[in-house]
Amino acid sequence: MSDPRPALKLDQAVFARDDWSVTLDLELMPGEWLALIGPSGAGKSTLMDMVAGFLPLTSGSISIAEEDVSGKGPSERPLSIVFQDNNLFPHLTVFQNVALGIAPNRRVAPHERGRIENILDTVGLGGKGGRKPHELSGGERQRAALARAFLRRQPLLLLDEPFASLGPALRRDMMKTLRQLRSEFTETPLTILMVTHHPEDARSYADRVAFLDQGRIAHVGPVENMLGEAAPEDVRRYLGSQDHSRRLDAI
Ligand SMILES: Nc1ncnc2c1ncn2[C@@H]1O[C@H](COP(=O)(O)OP(=O)(O)OP(=O)(O)O)[C@@H](O)[C@H]1O
Repeated sequence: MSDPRPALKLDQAVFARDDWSVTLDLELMPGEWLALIGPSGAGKSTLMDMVAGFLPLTSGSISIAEEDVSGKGPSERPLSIVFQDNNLFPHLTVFQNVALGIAPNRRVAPHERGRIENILDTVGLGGKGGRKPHELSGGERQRAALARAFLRRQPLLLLDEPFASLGPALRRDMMKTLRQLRSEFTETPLTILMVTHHPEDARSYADRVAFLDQGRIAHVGPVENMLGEAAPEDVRRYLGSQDHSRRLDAI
């Protein structure tokens, strides 16, 4: 982290509806991986939509690599996004979907085909590039979405619970694939903002954790401070309720 300029900065960024609002201050440094946790309805997806440009700010600003992007649309922001689902175009093949990462007009230069084949191999989709999304499993579709996101080579990656609909073993595999892509397919330090309901994913992969509650970032700090013995009381309560619901899941 030699570059002192924030990769992402939310400065009193407000999004308000009639009866509900979020007010957010947050800074991520280049190459940092931040996990965003918090109760249902806290505003995690709202934060992601504000950064992505899907929701207009009511006031405040959002900067990416010190450029104010508050007035820019989603396609003008230097970032990639992977959601829980609906990441792929159903009428395009897997290869074409992934190729959109480098060729939005769908014209792939011959020398770039190799890069696409290579990343398809890395995510375990070698030989499946000719299939349509409905001919893949849910996990495979998310692998294709990750491949496309990494091919785009944007400095900021937003992950909004991308593996939430997958079983635990598959989710762990996907997290490993994500780490592998990050080490093999990024030239500049990739900054990751990841919403997760799984504290263990934050523990294994993130550098810092932010706890969002009722539209505000209540706490942010290194993983060991946020998820360990000395975690703030409200974070501990939240983590306790997560453990409880997981025990119920297992019954
Ligand atoms: N399209 C919408 N119109 C009106 N209110 C909405 C809309 N989407 C979300 N909300 C409300 O905004 C608040 C924040 O929702 P958000 O989806 O950001 O929470 P979240 O922390 O991502 O929750 P979860 O963990 O359940 O996904 C909630 O009170 C929700 O009911």
